[in-house]
Amino acid sequence: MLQLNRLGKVYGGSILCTALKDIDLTVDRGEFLGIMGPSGSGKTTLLRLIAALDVPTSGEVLIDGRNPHLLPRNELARFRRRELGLVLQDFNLLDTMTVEENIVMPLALEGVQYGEMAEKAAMVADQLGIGNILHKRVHEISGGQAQRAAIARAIIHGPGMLLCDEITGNLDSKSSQGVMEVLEAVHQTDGATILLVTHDPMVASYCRRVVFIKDGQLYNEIICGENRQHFFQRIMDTLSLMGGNIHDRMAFRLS
Ligand SMILES: Nc1ncnc2c1ncn2[C@@H]1O[C@H](COP(=O)(O)OP(=O)(O)OP(=O)(O)O)[C@@H](O)[C@H]1O
Repeated sequence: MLQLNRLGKVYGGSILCTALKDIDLTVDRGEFLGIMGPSGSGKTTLLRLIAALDVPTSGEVLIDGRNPHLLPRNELARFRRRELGLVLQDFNLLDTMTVEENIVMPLALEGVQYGEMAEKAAMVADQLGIGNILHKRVHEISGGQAQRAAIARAIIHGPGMLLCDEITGNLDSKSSQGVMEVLEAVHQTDGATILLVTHDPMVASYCRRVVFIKDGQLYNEIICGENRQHFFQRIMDTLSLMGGNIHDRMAFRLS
């Protein structure tokens, strides 16, 4: 279980910026949670604090009762490697390595044998439709392919929690849907907890619950009922009530 208690982040610098304020949120193990909000509302900051890539200025993050920010450096690295799958906006793939070498990285760090790594890489790449580019170097592939490679790397080791920041931002509608179907399968088969930041209501409609952040604070949350079409409509309604510049990068589609 993930628990955020009065979590806050103020960025320093010449002008202080309050990115998050008093966030209280509980996410059950195995939940599929969407996080939405206007640009600059604090969504990426929230994911970075949960992944302990940045430190909060107030409050705490508890993952299964443990605060990752209090772990010694080596334990934190191990915790990230084993328990977390991260897909951040910049993908963070190593350019001079092949797609396959990038994808198997979490397994290589755990000392998994080459044969097993190659087998798992082929399986996960097939799921994401990038089986044919495994031997290309990252600088030779498209943005959408890089996005899928980053997702493959994040899920290959079966993490307990998957944190995704705008993972469909570079994909067309059909590919976005394909990626969401893969995430749904990971959610159902591995029981992973998934937190997914998105501007796209179609993408968010795959989640079981969506929380909305505005100006660094929780604004609202809605839970999916039986019907995804209806959920999509409620997401749209909440976004239009929130206002802001949420419509900038949003695609009005659901199939
Ligand atoms: N390293 C930083 N230093 C100073 N301010 C920052 C830093 N990172 C983010 N901010 C500010 O914190 C606020 C929240 O940023 P954040 O990136 O979390 O928003 P977001 O909701 O993810 O935005 P977007 O949807 O555009 O990605 C913004 O006002 C941003 O300018």
